[in-house]
Amino acid sequence: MTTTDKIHQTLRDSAGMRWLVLLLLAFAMFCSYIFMDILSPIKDLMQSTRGWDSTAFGTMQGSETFLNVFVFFLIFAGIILDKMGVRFTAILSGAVMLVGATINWYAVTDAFQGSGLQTWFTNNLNYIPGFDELGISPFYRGMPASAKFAAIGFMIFGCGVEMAGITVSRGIVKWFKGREMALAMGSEMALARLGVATCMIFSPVFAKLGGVIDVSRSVAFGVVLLLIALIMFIVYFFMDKKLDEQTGEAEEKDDPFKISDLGTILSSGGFWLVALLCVLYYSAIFPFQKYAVNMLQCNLVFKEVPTDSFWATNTVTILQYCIMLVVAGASFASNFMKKASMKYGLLTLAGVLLTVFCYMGYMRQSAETVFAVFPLLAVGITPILGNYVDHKGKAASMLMIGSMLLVLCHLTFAFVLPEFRDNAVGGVVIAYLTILVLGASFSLVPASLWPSVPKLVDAKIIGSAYALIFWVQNIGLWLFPLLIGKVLDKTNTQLVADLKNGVITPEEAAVSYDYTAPLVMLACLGVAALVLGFILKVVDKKKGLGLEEPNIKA
Ligand SMILES: C[C@H](NC(=O)[C@@H](N)CCCCN)C(=O)O
Repeated sequence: MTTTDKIHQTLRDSAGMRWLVLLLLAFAMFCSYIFMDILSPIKDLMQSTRGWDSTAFGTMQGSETFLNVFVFFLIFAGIILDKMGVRFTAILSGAVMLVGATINWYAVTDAFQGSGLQTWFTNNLNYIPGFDELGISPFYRGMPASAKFAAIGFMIFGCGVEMAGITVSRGIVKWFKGREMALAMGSEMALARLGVATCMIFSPVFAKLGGVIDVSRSVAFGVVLLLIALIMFIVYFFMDKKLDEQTGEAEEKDDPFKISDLGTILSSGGFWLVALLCVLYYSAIFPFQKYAVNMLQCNLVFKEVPTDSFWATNTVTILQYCIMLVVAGASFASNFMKKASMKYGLLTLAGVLLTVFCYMGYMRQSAETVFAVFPLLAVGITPILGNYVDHKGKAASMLMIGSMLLVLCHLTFAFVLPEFRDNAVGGVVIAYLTILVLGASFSLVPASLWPSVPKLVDAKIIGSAYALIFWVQNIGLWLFPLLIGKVLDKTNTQLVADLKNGVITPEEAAVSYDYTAPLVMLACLGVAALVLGFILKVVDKKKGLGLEEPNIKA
């Protein structure tokens, strides 16, 4: 390398620095995805220790997207990102997530119980004029005070996490454009999925630590991780600043945001098809994720897990997690290997470890370790499918196949799994197979959907386009956790009455719901997504949008 080359080399020209930046951004998203679902695997404990019935749980979970949707925070986040740039918005989003998460944590602590704040929340925020009439309030009369306060924290966290999502995507484009961009995006998404698996496994471990149940310990674990996420964003800030000093450009000045950009995006038919498919598909996945562990608890018979010592309770869980990391590592490695034989060798190793993982989950017999396999498969194959879209295309077809698998899985959970309630082995096997297929669907759709957006809108307005899609998607992510909770309570009237009259204990009630109706509702979303996928394929062929074309043309 000559002296001139050295002078012109920027941080982003060094592969090591580029991937370090990706690691910082992806690890921050990993932490935020852990917090996002931290209460999901302990719905039963929220009911038995904090009195959150399914409606309270669903309303609290749905509140994550409330400000984004109804106060248009996501649109403002897009504007802030376009005006202030990636590094400022990254730190802002990290700080917002941390503030929201801390409020959420305080709401579920013992200190909140019996406090003046609890009394205030019990007597107030029962009714929000305007919102209640429309049936879209994040609170309702009789909602436990802890759930109301937790919902406020989760709303603030939701603003931060979605802002972080669009910021990280734009950051990846800034550092990887013209290089390994699809692989970087796939790897970031894969690490986020690993975050979901992590919280499914570790949230119950923290809540039950030492045999004493304390749900606030799980949330505290998430808060600590969000602090680490903020530190990651701060380190990123300095690297990004250095890059701008080296290149002499400031992307926010090169590409200023204009309100008319929003109009341009909204007038694109292809954009609307993708946005609607996105809201339908993700509404059947993320809200389901919040109830899946409880759905398995209600449909399968699990052996009692000893709770007398930490190691007796958690050795298998920890081993399972280690195997998961090896599977994820093998998948990442296979993407970097140039030789196909090495790639398939690593994938075979990952498959063998995955089988051991499933077997351990079966031996351990707990709903959260069974469901933990769901994000794991997405971790393994999302980058590989992203690579496939880059080189072979077929994104519209993959969207259709992913939606079809989604329908199949929800219908299996609704009608086949309950038939195996008294068959411990058969039930767990059906559950594993269905979860694995659902994981494959959750790889097919994201890996093909997000890289399709740049084909539909101009590169200049891609940040705003992602913000708008996230906004449309957030409407579904707000509505469906809430609807699932309401439908559960409405279709389990006997159980709700028995619980109210003290015929059954909250512990028994928490694992006795019939999930058929909410699962059929989610399957209907999948059918609608499939229809849209078909229309998108037809429109793509007619208008030549290029969705079936590879991103990289030889
Ligand atoms: C990349 C994509 N992310 C999203 O869709 C975000 N809006 C996260 C939504 C999570 C809400 N609980 C993805 O994860 O596939």
